[in-house]
Amino acid sequence: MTQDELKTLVGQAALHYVEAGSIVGVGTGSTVDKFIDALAASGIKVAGAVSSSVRSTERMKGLGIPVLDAAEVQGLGVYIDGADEIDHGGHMIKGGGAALTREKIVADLAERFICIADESKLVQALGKFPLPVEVIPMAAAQIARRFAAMGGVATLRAGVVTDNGCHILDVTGLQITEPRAFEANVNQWPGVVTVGVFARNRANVCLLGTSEGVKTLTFD
Ligand SMILES: O=C(CO)[C@H](O)[C@H](O)COP(=O)(O)O
Repeated sequence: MTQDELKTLVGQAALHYVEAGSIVGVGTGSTVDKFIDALAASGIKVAGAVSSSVRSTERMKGLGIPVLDAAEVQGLGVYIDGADEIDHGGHMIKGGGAALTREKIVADLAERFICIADESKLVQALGKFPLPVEVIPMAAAQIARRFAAMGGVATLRAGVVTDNGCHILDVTGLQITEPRAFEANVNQWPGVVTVGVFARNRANVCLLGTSEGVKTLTFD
């Protein structure tokens, strides 16, 4: 199976977690696009979706799925999103699509994070995928120096301005073996908007697309 077919498979499998009449949290990316398409085609009528990006909002509206503002909801049952990497504890690197801040906000509203990913995303330790960090532009150079002190190399993602008007640094050379402590540490640096390690908001379930079908990993 191609990577695209695996993404379609897990996008469809995620429908199992969507209840008719509920409000669902929706992430961003090519795998989530497959989920949105599957939801629209499924006939499951949700009360609405809270979206993590302009990209997903436009796709859902185009397919007739009502999109609600995050401020309108008290909480969500599930948040469905992809990942750039996920480890065996459900910790993830996210932000390849530059939507990490809104993704973390919507994930935080949800009782359960359902990660949908193809098997190439499963890793022993986070850090092979360049870690996205959303930063206030004036702090970018200082934050890059802080990563250098940890052995990382931070590169400004050229030409990218996030949905929040900020910049993205992509950091290579890190091995993140203590995701929760790492996330808490980087989050407190002045000028960091969001670090792309999702540890506090880790996945509860991962639907992993493999050549043998969808494997369900649970982390509760
Ligand atoms: O974090 C993300 C966007 O900010 C995506 O979930 C992540 O980049 C995975 O994307 P894809 O499904 O296209 O591989």
